[in-house]
Amino acid sequence: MAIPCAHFMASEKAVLENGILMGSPTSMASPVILSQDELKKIAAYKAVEYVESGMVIGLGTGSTAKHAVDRIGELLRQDLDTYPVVDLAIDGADEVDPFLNLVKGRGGSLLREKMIESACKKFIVIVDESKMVKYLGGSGLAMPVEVIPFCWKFSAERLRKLFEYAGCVAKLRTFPENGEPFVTDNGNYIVDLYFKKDIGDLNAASDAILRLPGIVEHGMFLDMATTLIVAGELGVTIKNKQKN
Ligand SMILES: O=C(CO)[C@H](O)[C@H](O)COP(=O)(O)O
Repeated sequence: MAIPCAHFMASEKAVLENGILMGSPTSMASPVILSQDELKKIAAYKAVEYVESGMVIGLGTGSTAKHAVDRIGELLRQDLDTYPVVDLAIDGADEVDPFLNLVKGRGGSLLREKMIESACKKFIVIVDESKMVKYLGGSGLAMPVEVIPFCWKFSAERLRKLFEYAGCVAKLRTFPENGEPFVTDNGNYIVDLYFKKDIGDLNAASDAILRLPGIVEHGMFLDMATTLIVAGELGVTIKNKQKN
């Protein structure tokens, strides 16, 4: 997706591509087109400015986090040291609500990412503006739940019933080419939940999901992100929150 952006000058875009972020947006600039991937890169490079020599960082998966990995690789080649203490995690997200709660796991790595990101002192989320939602589930896209393969149909039905009030549809994640189930890096399946309405109290929803036998983890990352970096057509927005 290409996003027309009247607020970056062509020369600023070139500077961005060299890893240095822009100054103030200018409304007098000649319009340039920033793709969704370029916005992801802007958010990722901004996050890497938080990395200091001596930190060990947790890095997530996905196309946004990949830009952070690439940038850190570049910096490492320029002599950034590392030490075995995890201070900072940087990762993308599928949805971000106004309170910095997230949906993650459309790439399928929710459990390991949640383990790392809950253990870090600081967790920076990097997204392009398409990921911002009024409430989790609000994009109409999947909210993933990792389930034990044994009796997965039973687990899927219990999940659907739990959120019947929100018009929930629960689908096993499969590969479109052969219909085989997607298997996570922990050997489990993913049941994707789709909602027609707001599910309401997220902590209550989280507790209810995790109480079901056969459920391993869900993709709601509640009260975990400490910094959100959003790259959009008007520039970069940074929001901070204390970690609980
Ligand atoms: O949670 C994830 C993987 O499990 C990803 O961080 C999330 O899907 C965002 O991916 P992208 O940056 O490619 O849009």
